[in-house]
Amino acid sequence: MLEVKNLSMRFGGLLAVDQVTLDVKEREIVSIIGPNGAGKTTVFNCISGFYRPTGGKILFRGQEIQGKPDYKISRLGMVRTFQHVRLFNSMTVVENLLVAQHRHLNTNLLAGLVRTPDYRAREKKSLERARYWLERVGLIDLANREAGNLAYGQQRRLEIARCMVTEPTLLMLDEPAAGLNPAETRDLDQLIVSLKEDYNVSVLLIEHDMSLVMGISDRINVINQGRPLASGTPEEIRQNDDVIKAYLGEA
Ligand SMILES: Nc1ncnc2c1ncn2[C@@H]1O[C@H](COP(=O)(O)OP(=O)(O)OP(=O)(O)O)[C@@H](O)[C@H]1O
Repeated sequence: MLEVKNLSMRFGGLLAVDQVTLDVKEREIVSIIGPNGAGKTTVFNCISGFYRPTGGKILFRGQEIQGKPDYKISRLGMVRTFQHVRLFNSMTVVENLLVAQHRHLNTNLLAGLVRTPDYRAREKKSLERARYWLERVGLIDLANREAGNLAYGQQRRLEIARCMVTEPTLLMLDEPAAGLNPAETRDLDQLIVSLKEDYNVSVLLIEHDMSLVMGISDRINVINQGRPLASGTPEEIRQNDDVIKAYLGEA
């Protein structure tokens, strides 16, 4: 579904990503791990269209997408969250989910003003999807609260719901467990697995919480100083000498 080949990203004199290759297949959870500053978020930014990579190819469902803008990529069915929560804080929880769908569908302003039957039918569907995902992530009772007033763990779940209402085939999560307590991390773990098992979504994940990564990943890619260091199943990665050295070196 996603193939990244020899991806490179240079910022002036700094080669932040150097020949990274990875892939995500249908219904797979794939993680990217590596020490701080390894280039993980830069890889995400290139894949999701926030940066134009300086080298390499990115194919999503067979189509080359490197250099395409983020909104075009998300319409192809690849959506992401950010390391720091990015919600519309002064909007309600449900409004955040409605706006996400508007932006995704590029709703025609005129149709909205005239409220054509087609427009109204789509509005109804959007609301149904929002309600469904709020139930699913346990936020339905908070639907009319301002998003900025939610607890941090709830904001994280809302971000995932906001991605899911656009019905993606690939969901990219950048450090979703950052700042969560152990109980919230376990809930998140179950939620991510259910996205794959119940909704056939593939997940590409950046995460520092090793128990989460080892517990749910089908495959893991390790990068260090911008370069690929190892890839394999959680078991293979756990036993890889280079990986052990890179992590011990960081400690
Ligand atoms: N827009 C940018 N301009 C210049 N340098 C950048 C830019 N974005 C990232 N970098 C640099 O690229 C390198 C990789 O950063 P990146 O954020 O991708 O690492 P990371 O693995 O995600 O780190 P962390 O785990 O701490 O989030 C760092 O040296 C960073 O300073």
